[in-house]
Amino acid sequence: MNQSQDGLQQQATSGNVCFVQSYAKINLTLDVLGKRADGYHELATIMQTIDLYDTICLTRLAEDRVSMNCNRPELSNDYNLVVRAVQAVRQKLGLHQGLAIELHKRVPVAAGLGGGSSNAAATLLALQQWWNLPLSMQDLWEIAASLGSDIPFFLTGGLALCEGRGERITPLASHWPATMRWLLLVKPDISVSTAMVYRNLTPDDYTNGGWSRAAEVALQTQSKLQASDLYNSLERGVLEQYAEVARARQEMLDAGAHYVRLSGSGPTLFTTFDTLTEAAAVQQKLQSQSYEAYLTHAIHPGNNPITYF
Ligand SMILES: C[C@](O)(CO)[C@H](O)COP(=O)(O)OP(=O)(O)OC[C@H]1O[C@@H](n2ccc(N)nc2=O)[C@H](O)[C@@H]1O
Ligand SMILES: Nc1ncnc2c1ncn2[C@@H]1O[C@H](COP(=O)(O)OP(=O)(O)OP(=O)(O)O)[C@@H](O)[C@H]1O
Repeated sequence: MNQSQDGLQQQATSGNVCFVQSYAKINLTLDVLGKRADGYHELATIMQTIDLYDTICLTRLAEDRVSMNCNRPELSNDYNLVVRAVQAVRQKLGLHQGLAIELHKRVPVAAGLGGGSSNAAATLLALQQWWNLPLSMQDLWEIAASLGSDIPFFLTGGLALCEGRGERITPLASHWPATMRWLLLVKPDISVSTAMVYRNLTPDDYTNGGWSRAAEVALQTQSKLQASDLYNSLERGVLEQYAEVARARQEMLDAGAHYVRLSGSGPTLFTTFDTLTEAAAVQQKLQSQSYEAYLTHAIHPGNNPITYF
């Protein structure tokens, strides 16, 4: 062990560079129960991490500053959730350790896949492990929830029921159905504002949370979840407001998808297949129509994969 200027206990193996993988999610169900007094919406949603990830590289700096470089230039700034997560930790613990951050985005941005939220959570977990920080899971959860509603989910990932504004997490034992083994995602070429999608909800879109409760039971009962159990309260509004999303949904059905659902606030749509052959054939058809289509699967990242040098 050695001691840094901040008094952090660092393991001798921890090195100066840390790589971390940051996985995206889909929402299998998303019940919006109603609008709350604080302006957020009360949710019950079942989320699952998927094998589509960004890579974050953190390098110690001798100076007391935090820099960000991203392959998406519009995200190379201090508003980036990775920078905000690093600054929140530095502030909470009074740390002065500087960091150069590089972020390789592969997960589509503002797409309903929780990319930025995942980046923030992966950074919190990486710093805690790399620098052996005196932060409990409750401390990490509080920082995560203060940065965004979806972030606490990514501290555990896997399959979970998320309630409240999304920050109250109940991990679920993963009984992923074999009939949904392969996930095909299609990202229409538009951006959708999450705040706007919530603003456009009407009381008719609200549910009593029954879809998520039923899906939870089906998942816990040895993989009995079916396509007809999946539901998203935000889908009606997004399909009505964005013709590109409605068109992509129809093209997916025409290409051979058995059903199509929206992930989160969209615009990404997903469907599932039980064989790779069928999934890859539909992906190819959609790619030949110039759609951004990802073939992936559910993943449990466990103790986020972190590599030190
Ligand atoms: C659509 C989902 O991705 C589903 O998992 C999430 O509900 C959105 O989570 P997020 O992007 O982390 O959301 P935040 O960054 O906390 O909030 C963005 C905006 O979405 C709206 N919002 C978000 C979460 C929530 N439960 N109710 C809301 O009304 C609020 O207008 C808020 O200003
Ligand atoms: N590291 C980051 N990656 C992506 N977006 C980021 C990041 N940091 C800040 N942002 C901002 O957050 C916004 C939402 O990005 P994100 O990719 O997380 O959306 P999303 O997939 O719709 O998330 P969610 O499903 O949680 O609503 C972007 O428009 C971007 O300006």
